Amino acid sequence: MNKKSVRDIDVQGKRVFVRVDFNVPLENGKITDDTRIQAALPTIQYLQQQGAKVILASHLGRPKGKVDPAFSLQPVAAHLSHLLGQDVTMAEDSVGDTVKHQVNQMKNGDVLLLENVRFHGGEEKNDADLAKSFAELADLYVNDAFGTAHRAHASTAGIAEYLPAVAGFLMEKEISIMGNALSDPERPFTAIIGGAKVSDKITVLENLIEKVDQLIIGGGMANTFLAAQGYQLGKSLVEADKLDLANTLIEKARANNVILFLPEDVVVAKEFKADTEHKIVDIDQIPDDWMALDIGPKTSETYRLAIVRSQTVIWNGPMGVFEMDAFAKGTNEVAQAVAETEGVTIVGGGDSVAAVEKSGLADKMTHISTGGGASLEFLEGKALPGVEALQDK
Ligand SMILES: Nc1ncnc2c1ncn2[C@@H]1O[C@H](COP(=O)(O)OP(=O)(O)O)[C@@H](O)[C@H]1O
Ligand SMILES: O=C(OP(=O)(O)O)[C@H](O)COP(=O)(O)O
Repeated sequence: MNKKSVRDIDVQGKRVFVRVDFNVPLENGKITDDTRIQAALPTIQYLQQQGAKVILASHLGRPKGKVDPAFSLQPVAAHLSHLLGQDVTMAEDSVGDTVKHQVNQMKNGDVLLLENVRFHGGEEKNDADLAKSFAELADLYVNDAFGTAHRAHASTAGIAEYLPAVAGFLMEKEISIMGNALSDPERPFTAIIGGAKVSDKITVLENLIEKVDQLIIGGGMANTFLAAQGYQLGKSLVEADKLDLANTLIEKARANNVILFLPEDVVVAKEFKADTEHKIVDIDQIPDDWMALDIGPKTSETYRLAIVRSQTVIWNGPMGVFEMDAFAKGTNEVAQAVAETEGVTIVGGGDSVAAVEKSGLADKMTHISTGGGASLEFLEGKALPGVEALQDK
């Protein structure tokens, strides 16, 4: 990477604003997978050892510019204190006089975690005033949030206009591994895309179709494709305004000789609940008031065969609502197939990584990436705004 890193600057005694991606999965206020927190430790600990005052900033979920206690980073502060073996102070906001006062009280080596930056509407708008307010807290800016590097937000891009800005170790490592694995991939090259962030990621597929040999679609993403093909999806998650785009992508895949895999069968449920009634049906048999929450066994088997014959696999987005055991089978079987694949295998994304960790197969993957959308945009060949904003070497 041709960007400066924390190694290239003197941080001793400085206040360093470090953007991390602590957007971890939570269930009833408990962190269910701490991969992203663990991944940020090398940068945090290095800065501490070098005598910096470490001010951590992150988003959690999508609170849409409003304060919502369900998206507080408080549980992360507690877990991080445990991992670092020292107190991490939790700020009540990410800007403002109280936070400034807290920063002024910091000693070298101290760690302060700011509250969710997305409690401010200006964060996602990359608002210059908010970016300046972040910058006022610090002397230097470090971006270590690879998982959010595809967002041009106030704390990932805007702030870099007001402070010397460099990359953290995780950012450097992710870019280097992704670059090596994906610049000239061994073929067949397969992308597996699922999850719930359909409108975000469906546009990524357009460029991916030009890169891959096989495109395997599951999870919420598959529903939109199936609906576009005329199937009745009942109460399933479907992005109705993306049906034309889905059909265009199906056409584009055909034109590029990309084998596109969509589910043949699905697990449908009466409600979005762990203990609800559920059954396996073919995709033309989804009852009106039921919803598709996982891929079915025929689909898993077809996907498995396609995956294991690949030489390079990139996977983002679970095949179903894996958080509930009744709808985790498709994701687990795909995880097993990726683990069995002999070539390069990369799994990225907060929930996808959580699913792979839960299945106990993480160490069978070539690389577990902290970024889902970010790794897909990197693979597309797009410049990542969170990296672009940093100082060149
Ligand atoms: N068929 C489906 N219907 C609704 N939600 C789904 C479905 N399949 C997967 N999901 C949900 O998608 C979420 C993960 O999506 P996403 O954020 O795109 O993945 P990642 O965090 O790995 O990038 C999970 O919480 C999962 O429950
Ligand atoms: O979880 C994330 O992305 P991912 O689900 O694609 O891995 C990042 O924290 C970015 O979050 P966002 O997609 O709400 O901007």
